[in-house]
Amino acid sequence: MLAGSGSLGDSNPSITLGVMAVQGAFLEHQVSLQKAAEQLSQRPSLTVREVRHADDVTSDLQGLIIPGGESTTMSLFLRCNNMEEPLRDWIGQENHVTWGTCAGMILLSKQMEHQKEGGQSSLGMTDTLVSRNYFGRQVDSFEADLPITHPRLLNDPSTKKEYFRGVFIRAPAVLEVTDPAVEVLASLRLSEKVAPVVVAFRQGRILSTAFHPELTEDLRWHRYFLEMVLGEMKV
Ligand SMILES: NC(=O)CC[C@H](N)C(=O)O
Repeated sequence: MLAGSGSLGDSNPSITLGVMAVQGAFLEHQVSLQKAAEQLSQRPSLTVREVRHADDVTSDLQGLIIPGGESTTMSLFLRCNNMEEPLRDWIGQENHVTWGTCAGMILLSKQMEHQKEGGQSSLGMTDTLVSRNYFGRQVDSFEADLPITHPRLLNDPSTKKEYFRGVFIRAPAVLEVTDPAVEVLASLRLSEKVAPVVVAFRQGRILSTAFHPELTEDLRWHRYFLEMVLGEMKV
């Protein structure tokens, strides 16, 4: 049986995932994915591959995580290694699920402000305007409790927590959503004086978070991503 296959009602379906391993907490994502898989009723068996080259972006991957880092450097790396088009093709393919965290959110966005001098490219897949370093620079990094209302994210078997502790590291924010297909999953209001900004959303088979769930013990977002993959596999 091919890796990453499954049929309706399969228990222990096998899933093949990629985590872009250019920068950032790609190992932490792998650990969180495996722990999250153990919490799902289908208990999927995961094969997780590190993606560094265009040849690693293969159609048998069912999910791909683009972790944090520096989107300026990552976009240069993708361009120099001819990975942009293979990634755009892969992300656009039916049944493929993508999750961008922080710099990954920026790389997936169609529009961005506060680019580095001289500009930077993006994969241009989500109908959003993202602001780089919206909350400031490294020294301004912070954690914040994010109100969670989405039922699939609330169903934490242990605590039914209605907040998620977001870790924001030189984080972006979504200033504008330019398509009704974008479903806002979390917003953050830093003070009464400023409007809330979107920090997590889903657009079809793409999930984006401005914060780093992989740096916490709370696996709800990794479970949600795996459920998106299982949903596309119809298992
Ligand atoms: N933690 C992160 O991924 C930081 C993102 C970074 N500030 C950028 O612009 O890409």
